[in-house]
Amino acid sequence: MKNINLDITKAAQFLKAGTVEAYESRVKAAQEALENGTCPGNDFLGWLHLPSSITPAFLDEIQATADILRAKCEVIVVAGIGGSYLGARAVIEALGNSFAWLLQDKKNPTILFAGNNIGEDYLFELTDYLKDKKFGVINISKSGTTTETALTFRLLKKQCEAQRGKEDARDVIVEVTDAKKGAARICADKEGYKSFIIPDNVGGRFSVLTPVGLLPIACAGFDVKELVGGAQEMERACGMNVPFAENPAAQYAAVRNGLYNAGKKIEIVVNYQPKLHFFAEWWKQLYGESEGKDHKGIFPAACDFTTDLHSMGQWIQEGERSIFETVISVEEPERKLLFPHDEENLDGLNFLEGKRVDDVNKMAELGTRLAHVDGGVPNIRISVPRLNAYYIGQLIYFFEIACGISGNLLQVNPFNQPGVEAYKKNMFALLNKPGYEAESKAIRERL
Ligand SMILES: O=P(O)(O)OC[C@H]1O[C@](O)(CO)[C@@H](O)[C@@H]1O
Repeated sequence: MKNINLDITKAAQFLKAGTVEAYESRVKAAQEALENGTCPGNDFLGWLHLPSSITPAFLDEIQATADILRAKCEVIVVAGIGGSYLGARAVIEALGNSFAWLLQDKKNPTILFAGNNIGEDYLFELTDYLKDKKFGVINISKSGTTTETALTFRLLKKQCEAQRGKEDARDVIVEVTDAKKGAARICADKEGYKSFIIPDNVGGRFSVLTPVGLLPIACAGFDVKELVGGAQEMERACGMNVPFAENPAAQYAAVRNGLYNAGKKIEIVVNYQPKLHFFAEWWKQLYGESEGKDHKGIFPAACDFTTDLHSMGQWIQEGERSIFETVISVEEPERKLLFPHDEENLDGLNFLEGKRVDDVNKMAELGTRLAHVDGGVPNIRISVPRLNAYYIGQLIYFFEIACGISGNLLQVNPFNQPGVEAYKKNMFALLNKPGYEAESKAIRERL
């Protein structure tokens, strides 16, 4: 079976000859530091060999819990934010029907996401929509104290119990959280909810292959064994025994650092399939939280093409030359649709009659690639044979291991996120949270 394939030729051509190759020893050192646990953030390396450590029995347990939720719920709300949200949504949207929430699909529950914002309208409208629904909740929070998620869970737990009764609610509320600490753990133990553990040594943005991602994905009806199988294959293909020139993660990490050092400060991940929109959101957190520190790091951006060619296309073609693109290109769509004939041919498109819609999409992609490279935008291309669970699993692990290597090349700790605390501290001070008295006083003097 084919694997995802990385092509860096149209990016490396923007660098001095030999630049990528010159990273070989530094990449090797980064790989060794990850493997030996000697890099910064070495207490968060549990994701490194996670795919190969997942057992069939563990996946059966995930599936069994998902089956209960699927049988008892027409809607499942997945509450979580950041790494406790984006991976599940990325996979579910990539694999699902584009109009899933509009389909009266009796076979699969509708999956909704919440706990990822503090929008009053959003939460009001969600709880209002759920009023006459048989719904369940998967509450996902490693710390168990994240405000957005905790607020949402408070609302949903009360509503679920009110609508179903406490006993029945107990069967459809699941907590995914720390083994020992945090509000979600205490709540799960007290209420007797089914719970899954997020390992201590796996940070949120690297946690999609733990129950954080696997449970919602199984609830949505997708094959978590295939997903993990794809990740396992990439763990092998990106292993440190694979030579530098043949190792896609090593090559990707090297070329993007080469580009960064040559002044390309922004990486735009591009898709030509709208279903990959949230995959790019997941990627943005993975790379943004991992590399954006010590006043360093490539800014991770994303565009959906061809949609955004009609909005951001101008900037990409002719704006400041500080960008490069990483295109995720799906080789074969899951469905077939032909360009229809039209008697009047008012749009002049009869020359496309009988062609697959994807043939047109592929020429848009190729034309864009040539135009952007001509316009000074280095282009990395990752081709994905099909948009299925197996290849999404490959993409996930590929980007994770490349991120670990890349962060080490950048000489930052890729596994912490101290900067995220700043807004929380101010918010709690402004809200007069007990324990923040001094901060509250100080911040009010600045207003
Ligand atoms: O799972 P938790 O603890 O609710 O955290 C959610 C997200 O919040 C962050 O800690 C940042 O605030 C992310 O790193 C994490 O993915």
